[in-house]
Amino acid sequence: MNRQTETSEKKLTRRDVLKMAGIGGIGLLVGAGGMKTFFPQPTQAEPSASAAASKGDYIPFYGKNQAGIITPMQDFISMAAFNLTTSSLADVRKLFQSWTLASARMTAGQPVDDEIENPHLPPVDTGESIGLAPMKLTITFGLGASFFDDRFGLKSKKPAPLVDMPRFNSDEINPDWSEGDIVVQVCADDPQVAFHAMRNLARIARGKAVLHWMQEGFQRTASADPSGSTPRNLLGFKDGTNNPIASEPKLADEIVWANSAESPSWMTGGTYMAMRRIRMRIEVWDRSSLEDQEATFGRHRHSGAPIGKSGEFDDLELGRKDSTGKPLIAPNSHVALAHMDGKVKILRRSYSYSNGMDVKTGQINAGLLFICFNRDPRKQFIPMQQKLASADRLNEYITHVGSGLYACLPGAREGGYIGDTLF
Ligand SMILES: C=CC1=C(C)c2cc3[nH]c(cc4nc(cc5[nH]c(cc1n2)c(C)c5CCC(=O)O)C(CCC(=O)O)=C4C)c(C)c3C=C
Ligand SMILES: [Fe+2]
Repeated sequence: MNRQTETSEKKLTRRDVLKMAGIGGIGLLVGAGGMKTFFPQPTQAEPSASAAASKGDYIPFYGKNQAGIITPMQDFISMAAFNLTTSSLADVRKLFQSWTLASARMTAGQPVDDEIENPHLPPVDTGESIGLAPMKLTITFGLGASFFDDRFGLKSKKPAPLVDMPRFNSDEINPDWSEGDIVVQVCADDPQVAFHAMRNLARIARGKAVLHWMQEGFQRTASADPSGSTPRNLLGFKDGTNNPIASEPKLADEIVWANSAESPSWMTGGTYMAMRRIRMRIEVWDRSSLEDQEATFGRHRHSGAPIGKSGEFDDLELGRKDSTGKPLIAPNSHVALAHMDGKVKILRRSYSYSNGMDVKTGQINAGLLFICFNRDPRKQFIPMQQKLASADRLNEYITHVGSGLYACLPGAREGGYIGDTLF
């Protein structure tokens, strides 16, 4: 792709522009003249040679909806929240323009911007993904409730479903791992590709936003399970069996995508993400019997089938009783409560995490980075979590330690940028 650009005065190459700015990195360039002065309108970045060699590995960045929501789950996640350090809406706009361009390039397997190869300047791209395929990289942006405070004059634009997350029973939420003005979810089939994307987005944000929290996560890789069976969480159970099939547009409309009935028009094509960092008491779990573990979830560990059944995808049938009249699936089991009479649904997209050892206790510091998407958390995630927090048998083994609710922006069209329906 020829990425030479032109101003009204004279022809400038990208390299000239970078030299004039004195340092590499898109984010550092947009300050004075604004991005449109120097840069061509963003277009879909072309996949790199390595991407072309592995066609299926490339997920386009531009589209009606952001990728990374109904996209089949990749193997790794790097997730972070940023707090804005600027109070200028123009700066926020520039940040999202720069992030959009960089994301379109990185998801196509390209460096964050063209390299300048000046030995006296830092490289434009941090380099750790040079030569790597795109690995189905997706980058998804959302806005927290604090984005709509007094700073940017957008208070009246706050969507009604973007409420403050309530406090739930036995929450032990650490504010250092919660909320944030902006959330960025990076997913990829390679951990280094995911890390590289997040790192470069943080670099671009310098001067406008700072990292507030960051968490990496994983599931089993596709090469460990070529059959693509339901992945298991760190408690050893298949997790995701009864997730809605997001590729069915009618279901996605009902469950995921913001609807004009409750959301403003600028959210059309967007959704709401609930995030919970849930620490697992792994050592306690590992000492509990198989019978107790299965009763906790209401499913068999090996097959993933509902208790008393043999097929993973068999109907739950919560009314079934044993010969003594006792429900086969305990009413306080995780699935019995989360099922919500089959009427309330969310799209789960969670990853396991491990943060090594807790130095205070010597225990493994691991759990679930719970992520779900829903069209109105007031009617979906929040009542569900209220029910789980009050009675779930699983609560003996888990603690919610981080939390966030975010409005995930609609996708950007080529030539536009993420957030352009709002600011
Ligand atoms: C508020 C929403 C939910 C939270 C928080 C949550 C935490 C959590 N879940 C598991 C493991 C499993 N969850 C399963 C099913 C399931 N979970 C939720 C919601 C939340 N889970 C729903 C809506 C469902 C589906 C219910 C149904 O209708 O059947 C299962 C069973 C298999 C499956 O369907 O995915 C497991 C296992 C953990 C470990 C956890 C917190 C650490
Ligand atoms: Fe669950």
